[in-house]
Amino acid sequence: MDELLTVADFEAPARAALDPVHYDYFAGGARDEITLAANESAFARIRLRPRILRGRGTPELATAVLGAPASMPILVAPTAFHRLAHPDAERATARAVASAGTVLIAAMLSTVAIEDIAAEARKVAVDPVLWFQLYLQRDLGFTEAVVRRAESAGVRALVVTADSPALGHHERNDRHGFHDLPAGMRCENLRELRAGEPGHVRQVDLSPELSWRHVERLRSLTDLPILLKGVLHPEDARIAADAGIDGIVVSNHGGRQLDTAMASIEALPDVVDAVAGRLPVLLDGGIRRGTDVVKALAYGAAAVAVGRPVVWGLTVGGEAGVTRVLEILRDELAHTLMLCGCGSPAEVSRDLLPAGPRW
Ligand SMILES: Cc1cc2nc3c(=O)[nH]c(=O)nc-3n(C[C@H](O)[C@H](O)[C@H](O)COP(=O)(O)O)c2cc1C
Ligand SMILES: CCCCC(=O)C(=O)O
Repeated sequence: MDELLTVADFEAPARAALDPVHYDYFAGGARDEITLAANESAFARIRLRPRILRGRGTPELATAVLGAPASMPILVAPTAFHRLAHPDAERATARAVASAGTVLIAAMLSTVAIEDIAAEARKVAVDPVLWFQLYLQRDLGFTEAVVRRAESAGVRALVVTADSPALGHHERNDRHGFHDLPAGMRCENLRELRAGEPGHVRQVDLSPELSWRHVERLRSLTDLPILLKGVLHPEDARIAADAGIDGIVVSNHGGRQLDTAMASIEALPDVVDAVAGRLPVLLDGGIRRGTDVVKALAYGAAAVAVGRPVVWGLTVGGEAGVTRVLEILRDELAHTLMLCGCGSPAEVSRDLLPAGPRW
């Protein structure tokens, strides 16, 4: 892996290692993949306006997100089905992220149960921070059962994916006829446990009827902080703040839901302005470089999350691969902060972005 110097370098060897059907599942986006491409290209269009001679020394990266300590403002976004990438699956991801001292947002559709993910994280860190991504199920009783499992596993926040009233349409999957996990792999969190006995594994049930009412129901079910993932519109951000939501993830699901939706970095500034500091705003989508992280922080994100880079790291090197990807991003972030004259993420502000038309 030593020859892989950048996060982008991990994609080609991951592609070579994966079944092409599974590579396309991980890499792909919705429809014409316009949003998928825009997530990265929008970052490239933004120019930084660094400060000089501020004598800040080596930057300190540690931060806190929703009260949780993180060694850097780079979290791991929820991505499904890690066993397609590597036999160690989410166990390897959990160890790497916990060792890196940052937050893993574990996907509801993981191929390892949340209890086992938490146990792995605790093998390498004293107090690892795990959040749990939730697709609200039409069956509220089952949704509650999943939430209780996550709570008992020690999860510290729920991240409700709100951009998926239906599955995204990925023509790459259709062309391959890829619609199910291979035999032997299951979404372990969708297993119906009765008295600890392994039972039937449900299908995920995305519902076009989902509304703020369902989020309110969830709010009344649990004391865990709730973040909403998939916010692009500032009005939705305002409603979330009014509804007592604890955090927002500006995201277009990595370009996998509504194609031609705006790039997530394009959506960020208006969302940040709309919530006016009432709750933390995170961002995912297209983060591949330390400079991308700084641009998101400059527009007011409290932290960012990375999706595909972690999957490529896992594919190429299991736990060590994810560790290396996070290390590269950490080093690039520290270097970027230094070159911008910032001693910490907290010193990053919109002042680093030139005034004038944004896009
Ligand atoms: C293969 C894959 C699976 C994903 N699975 C989920 C999921 O189960 N739940 C969810 O909320 N988001 C899911 N996402 C979206 C990510 O959480 C995140 O929004 C996106 O990957 C960020 O973009 P990036 O891949 O450019 O970093 C998935 C993304 C990918 C690439
Ligand atoms: C039913 C698969 C949903 C997982 C997901 O969110 C994604 O692949 O983007």
